[in-house]
Amino acid sequence: MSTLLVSHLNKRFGAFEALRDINLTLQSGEFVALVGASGCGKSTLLRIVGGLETRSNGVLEIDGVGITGPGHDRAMVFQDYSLYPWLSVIENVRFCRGLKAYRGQEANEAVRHADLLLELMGLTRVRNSRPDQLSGGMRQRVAIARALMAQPDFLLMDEPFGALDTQTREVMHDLILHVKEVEKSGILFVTHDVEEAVYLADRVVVLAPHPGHIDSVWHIDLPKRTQDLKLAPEFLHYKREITQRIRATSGMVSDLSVLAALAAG
Ligand SMILES: Nc1ncnc2c1ncn2[C@@H]1O[C@H](COP(=O)(O)OP(=O)(O)OP(=O)(O)O)[C@@H](O)[C@H]1O
Repeated sequence: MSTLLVSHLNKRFGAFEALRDINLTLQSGEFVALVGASGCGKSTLLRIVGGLETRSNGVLEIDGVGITGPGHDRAMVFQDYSLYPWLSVIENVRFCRGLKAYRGQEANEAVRHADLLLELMGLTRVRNSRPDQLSGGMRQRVAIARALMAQPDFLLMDEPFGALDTQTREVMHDLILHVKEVEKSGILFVTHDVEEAVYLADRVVVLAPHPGHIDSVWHIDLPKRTQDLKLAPEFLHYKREITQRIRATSGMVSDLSVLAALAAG
């Protein structure tokens, strides 16, 4: 069991204050979704946790050890699948760990792990295909399998299903919940889609902008996820309340409320 700790974290880009006093913990096997208005700092926070961006100050550590850059304990998955187009599916997955550096038993285990991940992600049938021969959903499954190859404690996902159609997204949602059960990674997941956040997460963190800070944290107490759950009153309650928080913190009013205000004089 690993614990990721973010404590009193701040981020400035020159004079611009992007994140202020962020406090967050994430444990193995937990799913936390980050939502919030555009520009509130979701991706910046994820990139800092991933070690791709520096923090200005504050604590960022895993099991008491400070994070100073990328590491095998964290893996990132982005919206654009970032696969190697000239490699097959299985080669893309194996490439993650620089398989050539492995010797003997260790290499055998890595090969076996790659095969298991293909099976877990439903990719066995296309193991020798190249990325351009696959659908978007399949490519994203390859990207996730590759991220899992490093056996990370934490999976950091930035709008990973943003480019997929609704039906494929639903399949990916159930798949990622299954992956969470099997691999026991902690997942930090950035999304614009509140329904997606409520469906997947144990906790939803709403970030607000100017500067980016945590507005509210929602513990999602829902039974086992099935697509039908999205119609249940308690699911819709979370969705409505969180959406309202995002609207309230974004500083934007919808066209309808502007029209209503104009009509009222
Ligand atoms: N490298 C950078 N240099 C300067 N400003 C940056 C940099 N990266 C991000 N920002 C600014 O920090 C703020 C947060 O950006 P970020 O991309 O993290 O927001 P976000 O919540 O992920 O947005 P979106 O939902 O639109 O993707 C924005 O105002 C952005 O312009």
